[in-house]
Amino acid sequence: MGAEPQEFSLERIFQAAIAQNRAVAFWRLPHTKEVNICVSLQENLLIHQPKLEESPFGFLFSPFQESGGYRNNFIKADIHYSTETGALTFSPDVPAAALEDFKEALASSSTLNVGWHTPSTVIEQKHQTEEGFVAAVEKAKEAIGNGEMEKVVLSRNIQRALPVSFSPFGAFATVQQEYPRAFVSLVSVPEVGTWMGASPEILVSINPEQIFHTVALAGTQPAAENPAEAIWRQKEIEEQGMVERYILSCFKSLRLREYTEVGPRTVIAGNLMHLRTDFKVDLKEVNFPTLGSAMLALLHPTSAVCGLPKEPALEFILAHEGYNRAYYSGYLGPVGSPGGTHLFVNLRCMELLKNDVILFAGAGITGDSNPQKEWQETQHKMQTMQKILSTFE
Ligand SMILES: C=C(O[C@H]1C=CC=C(C(=O)O)[C@@H]1O)C(=O)O
Repeated sequence: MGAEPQEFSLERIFQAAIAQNRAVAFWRLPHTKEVNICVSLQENLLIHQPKLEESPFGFLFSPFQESGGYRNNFIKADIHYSTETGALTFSPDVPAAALEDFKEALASSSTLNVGWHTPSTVIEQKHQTEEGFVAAVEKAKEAIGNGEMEKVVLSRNIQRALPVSFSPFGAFATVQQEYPRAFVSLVSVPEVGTWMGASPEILVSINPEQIFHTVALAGTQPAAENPAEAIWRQKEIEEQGMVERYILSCFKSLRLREYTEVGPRTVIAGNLMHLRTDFKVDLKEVNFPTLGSAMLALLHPTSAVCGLPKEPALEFILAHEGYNRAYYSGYLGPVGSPGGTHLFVNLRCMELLKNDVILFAGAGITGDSNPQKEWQETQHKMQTMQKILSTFE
């Protein structure tokens, strides 16, 4: 990679990418301060089943389901910037002309206030009312009672006007400050749109030391002063146990027996707390270098966003949610980066339209669910991004 030791503001790089009609991703890993940015100068970003181990450095942005025009987008790091090194680096195979154009845009003041990418076709989205959501939860409980499934995650979205003074960097800076434990991201892709979030859920992570990491995350309650003293109801304990069991069944199907399991323990995610169990595997020790891709294919969509068993839960979601989740509860993150591969579930997120914003949230439904409480839970989860929006009001 070629490097340029010049300092750039994050805002400038984002604006140059938008002005040049390029895809751009910003991210910050949990418990770190370094912000990374990558910009792709490729004409085609679409990829099929991601192969993590063979991938060049880039950022993956994948939907809940590859349907209705939503696809896997790979934002190759043709241009990479890290706040740690302060250097802009270029991949050696970058088309020279595209790179020159980008550098020009970076230097030009006419690229200021260019906004962000919005979807090429605005799909008419139905937003669920409280009655509609509660009725879907009742139906889910009925299906669970009939033995059709054990758990299903039902979600909804709301659309509201963006505050007039909204800026994606102001928002990104606030998200970083507010949620130090989360995976924080801002992704903007031509024709696809722009999403921002603070995810609490690792899907598949492989660090430079080849340690694989995934989590079973479920159960929600408002954050307490002392999380160590949190009391969990049977419903949440069982709900999280199902996610755990599913991960263990994936390991079993891959004949993987050597892993560490820690938890469940209470973790904080913004204004909420969850139960989380951590699973780690030393890929060198088990001699399974492709475990990341194998687990990604088995895990997504996890029982923390879909349900158990996966197929009937997915069918129920498609039949009863009444909207397309798009990239909500899909996954996103850096792949093949100097710091490793870190894919997170796209939760506690929002989609930025031109003048509006769409917020998303879901809740795990079991036989013991109280429909009204599940509705409230989705409201609490939407607070993660609402809080950021309210700083512009
Ligand atoms: C589906 C979401 O959260 C999942 C992750 C943690 C806890 C969850 C729950 O308690 O229902 C969900 O499974 C969401 O944030 O929209």
